[in-house]
This record gives sequence, structure tokens and C-alpha cells, in this order.
Amino acid sequence: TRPTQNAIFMAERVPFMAGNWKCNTVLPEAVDLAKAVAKASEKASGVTVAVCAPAPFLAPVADALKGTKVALGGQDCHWEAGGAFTGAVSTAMLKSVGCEYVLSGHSERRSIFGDSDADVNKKTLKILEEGLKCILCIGELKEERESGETFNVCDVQLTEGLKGVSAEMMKNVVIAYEPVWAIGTGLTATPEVAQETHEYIRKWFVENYNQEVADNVIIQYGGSVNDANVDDLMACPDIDGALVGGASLKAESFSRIVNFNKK
Ligand SMILES: O=C[C@H](O)COP(=O)(O)O
Repeated sequence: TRPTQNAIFMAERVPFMAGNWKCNTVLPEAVDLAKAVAKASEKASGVTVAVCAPAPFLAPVADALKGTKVALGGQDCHWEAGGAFTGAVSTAMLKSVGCEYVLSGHSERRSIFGDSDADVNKKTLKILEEGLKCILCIGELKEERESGETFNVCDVQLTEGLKGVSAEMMKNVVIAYEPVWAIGTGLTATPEVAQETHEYIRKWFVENYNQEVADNVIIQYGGSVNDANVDDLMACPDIDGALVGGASLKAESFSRIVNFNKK
């Protein structure tokens, strides 16, 4: 565990590694991958592990993960409880198949499927209302980084995404900082660049919530995390885990990520 600097609350943030399989795998591959992740996680101590599987495979993946330490997550949800919303997945559905986590505001949902900050907020609130944990994804585009807008983008996405989320509710929220220019590109942010934004995000929680929330909130980094860069990223004081896309599809790589070397 990694103690934070504030001695008053003695917060200890347990590193959290989540694989986001996105729109990949077919059923047998998904089940095999889940089993491999479960096996790799057996020997990993002091780390929380989850996989966000494609919606059609959540139930069989849940079966494959039963009795293991790997939690299950959904990749997206609708903000309505249910009804005539063809193609949508409700939080009740996700809960009923054994999900503990749901992603909200992943950059691909924002950019490809048009999720606005208001939509992301509604999804976040619904996930929490359902009693699930929300991984709220934020991050800037390449142009925004180049024009010095990174912190401003994070501020807006946090402010809008967390509207109506109390300090108490924050116990069930994880933040995933994913600079969009680093997702699936092989262009990982350097540990220094990632740490700078993570530190900004943690301070944002001091200013907009309180020190206790800031000390306890898990902030994952996402964007081309792999077996070669995970140790350096995890050595940064404000990086508490990773949201992993491509490398989570390879059992060997994700296994190495889950069993990162603590520096
Ligand atoms: O949700 C995961 C992120 O989008 C990162 O994807 P990536 O590891 O393939 O860059």
C-alpha cells in the first residue's frame, strides 16, 4: 500500500489495475482471458484488479471469475433505469450479472458516440445510485494539450461529471486520467507528464471536496500502459493504478501489469 502525505487521515490507497477490453474478443477468447487474468492475479498482493468485458460476455466472464479476486466491470451504461432504449445497457443489468464497476465518460464514448459532459454526469449518478462503483474517465485531446488546456479540460470534466456527487459518494468513484493522445497510440505520457496532471487532479479534490476525499480517491492513469512502462508510472506518488486497453488483451502483459514492481 502507498501511504499518502497527509498523516491526519492516514489514507492508504490500494493500487487498482483495470483492463478495458473495449470492442474486442469473441466469447471463448473472453472466457480464456478472464481465467488467465484470474490466475495471474492470484499471486498479486495489495492490488485491486478488475476487467471491463464487452456487454454480451459479462455473464460468462463473471462465471469464469467466480471465487477469484478479479472484479468485473461494464464499459458503459444508460442513465435511465430501463425501457425503450434499443441497444442500451442499464446499470441494473450490469449489477445483475455481477458487475462491481462501470466506466463513465471513456473518451471513446465521448468522441465516437457523442457523450456530453451532461450525459457522463447522468451515467455517473445512475451508476452510484445503483450501488455500483464508477470509474470516471477524463482527459485532454492532443490539441488541448498543445494549447496548454490540459488542466482546464480536467477541471471542466471533473466539475461537470461529478455534479451531485457528494463527498460520501466519492468513496465509490475512481478517476481515470487518460490523455486522449496517449490512448492506443503507443505514446504513453512520461511519468513526469502524467504525475503533473494527477497532482493537479488530487489538488482539485482538495479544493472542490476536502483533504480526506483527495487523499483517498484512486486516480488511475490510462493511455498505452504496458508491461515495460507500468513500474515507472506506478512509482509516481499520485498515480494509483492503470486503466489498460490494448495490453489488457494479452494475458502475459496484463499479468505483468497486475504484478508491477513496487519501487
Ligand atoms: O480504457 C483504456 C484506455 O483507453 C487505454 O487504452 P490503451 O491502453 O489501448 O492505450
